[in-house]
Parts: sequence; structure tokens; C-alpha cells
Amino acid sequence: MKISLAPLQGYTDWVFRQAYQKNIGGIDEFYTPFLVLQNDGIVKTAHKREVEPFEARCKDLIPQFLCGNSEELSFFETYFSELGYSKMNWNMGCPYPMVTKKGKGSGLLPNPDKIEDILKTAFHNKLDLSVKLRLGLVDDSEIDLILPILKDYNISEVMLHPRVGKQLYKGKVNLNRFNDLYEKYESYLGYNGDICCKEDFDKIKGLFPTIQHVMIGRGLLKDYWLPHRIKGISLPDSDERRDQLKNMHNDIFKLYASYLQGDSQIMQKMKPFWEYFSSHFDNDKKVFKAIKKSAGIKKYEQAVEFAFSQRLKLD
Ligand SMILES: Cc1cc2nc3c(=O)[nH]c(=O)nc-3n(C[C@H](O)[C@H](O)[C@H](O)COP(=O)(O)O)c2cc1C
Repeated sequence: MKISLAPLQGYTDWVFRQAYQKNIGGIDEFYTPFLVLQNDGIVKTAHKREVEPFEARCKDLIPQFLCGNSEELSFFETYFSELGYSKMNWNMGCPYPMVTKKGKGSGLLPNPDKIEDILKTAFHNKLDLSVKLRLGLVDDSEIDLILPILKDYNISEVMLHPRVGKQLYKGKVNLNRFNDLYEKYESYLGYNGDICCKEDFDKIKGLFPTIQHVMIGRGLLKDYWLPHRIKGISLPDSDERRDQLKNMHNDIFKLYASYLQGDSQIMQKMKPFWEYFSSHFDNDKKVFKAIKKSAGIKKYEQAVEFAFSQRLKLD
């Protein structure tokens, strides 16, 4: 069973992934948040940093891209293969209207002919291509026409988050629809969505016993040792985990400081990081509030000290 980290734009960037890998570990495969090709035909620097330099990014990294036409698929296949990657992942799940209106992310799902056309004209099998998708944009049966196409075009694996795009992240995951598809496709499907504790994982494993790949996102950000719990690896004691969290935080801070310009840019990255990181501490709301309202690095450091004076929540 492979446990991968879901891509979360704004949270699981290269800085986070590098610090997590070094200080905690337990994840088998990482995905970048989606890269896009801009209208001017270039990839912006922040997106390039996710995948370049290849040697410095972790070896278990799969770059992900958004794409709504053949040119974009061609571009990313060439770009990633020239960098040295052997796998890539096509995002057909992003639910945000800014993306779906352009026929990208889950905006592709009502249009299986377009997906087939892009694969037919642009995919050259230079890399192993997987797809991350939802059940549909509006209707949870849209996927029925898509999976046969993905199989026909040699897509290696399908990671399914069983919601439709219009739900965004609300409402329940649709395990009945996942089950219908699992009966037909079994381990061709990986599972993603709302796994926040070992019991959630056990439920999915119990329902879909031959599943080979489970991807976790927000659950991991709230509990960095969730992969340990799932895999039955014993956890370090509380003091050691506190040190690991501290080292993780300090590494992230240092990495941002190494290339961002000035304190305010660093704060713009560190404050969102605490949205989930604060979940590790008792009084998480108070901890996050102190971080959020801290103005300047000195006050920020005091708020960090306050956080680390709290007990860890999941002791
Ligand atoms: C803030 C945020 C950013 C996300 N960014 C991406 C992304 O870049 N690419 C992607 O495929 N999914 C993205 N997702 C979706 C997650 O990868 C995942 O499918 C979703 O959160 C459900 O899994 P979870 O319940 O384990 O978090 C994002 C989700 C959130 C909440």
C-alpha cells in the first residue's frame, strides 16, 4: 500500500515537502501542487521552483500540471522529461471556477471527447502519466465515460477524490459511487478524500481491500504522524515529536528566508503554514490567533515560543 501526500496549493510546496521529508518522513510519494503554462508561454518562477533543480527535489516527487489543450500537454511532457522526471500527473480535479471556466481541472470532466483528443494528439508516452480527478464537474456519472478513455491511452493510474467539482470541498465523499467504479476497475483506482485519522483509513481499506494507493492531504497537515499511525510505525515520544516539529518549523522559516525578499514576504508564507500546523498544539485556536496577529519577526518569534510552550494535542 502506497501512502502519498496530496498536492495542496499554498501548503505543500517544495519547502514544506523538503522539511517534512527531512524531519518526519513516512510518505511514499509526493505530488507538486499544479503547475500552469502562462499565456505568454512560460512557467512562472514559483512553479519552476517546485520541480527545479531536479537533483535537489525529492526522488519520490511527481510533478502535477493543469492542462486544457494539446499544446499544454506537449509542453509539460517535454519539460518534465527533459528535467529528468519519469512520471507526471494531470490535474482533472481542481474545482475552482477560475480554472473550470477555462475547461481545465474538473472543467474537463463533462467533455470526454476533448480529453481523448488531447491524449490522441499530444501524449507520446515519454513519461508515465497518471490522472487525479473527481467524479464529475456537476454530475457524478461524468466519470463513467472518462475512465475507459484513460485506460485506452495507457494512463498508469487514476487517483479519485469522490466528490463532484461543484461541491468544492463541502458535503460528503460519495463512497457508493467510488464502490461502483472500484467493482469494475479495482486497483487501477487510488483513493483520496477526508482521511484524517487511522480509523478513516481502516474504513477505506475495509471497503476496498485491494486498493494499492491512498493519498492524504489535510489529514496529514493536521497530524504529521498520520502515515506512521496508518502503517503501524511506532511514534517518537512526545519530547522528540516536539523537537521534530520545532526543527520542521525552523527549516521552513530558514528556507523561505533564503530566497524571499524581506520580512513581510516571509510572514506571508509562515502565517498560512500555521493554519494547519497549529492543530498539533493544545489551545490551537489561541496559538493560531497569536501567530496571525503578530506584526513583524520579533512578535512572530514570541508567538512561536508561546505555541511551543503548549502541550502537543495528540499525545
Ligand atoms: C487549499 C487546497 C489546495 C489544493 N491544491 C490542489 C492542487 O494543487 N492539485 C490537486 O490535485 N489538488 C489540490 N487540492 C485537493 C487535494 O489534493 C485533495 O484532493 C483534497 O484536499 C481531498 O483530500 P484530503 O481530504 O485528504 O485533503 C487542494 C485542496 C485544498 C484544500
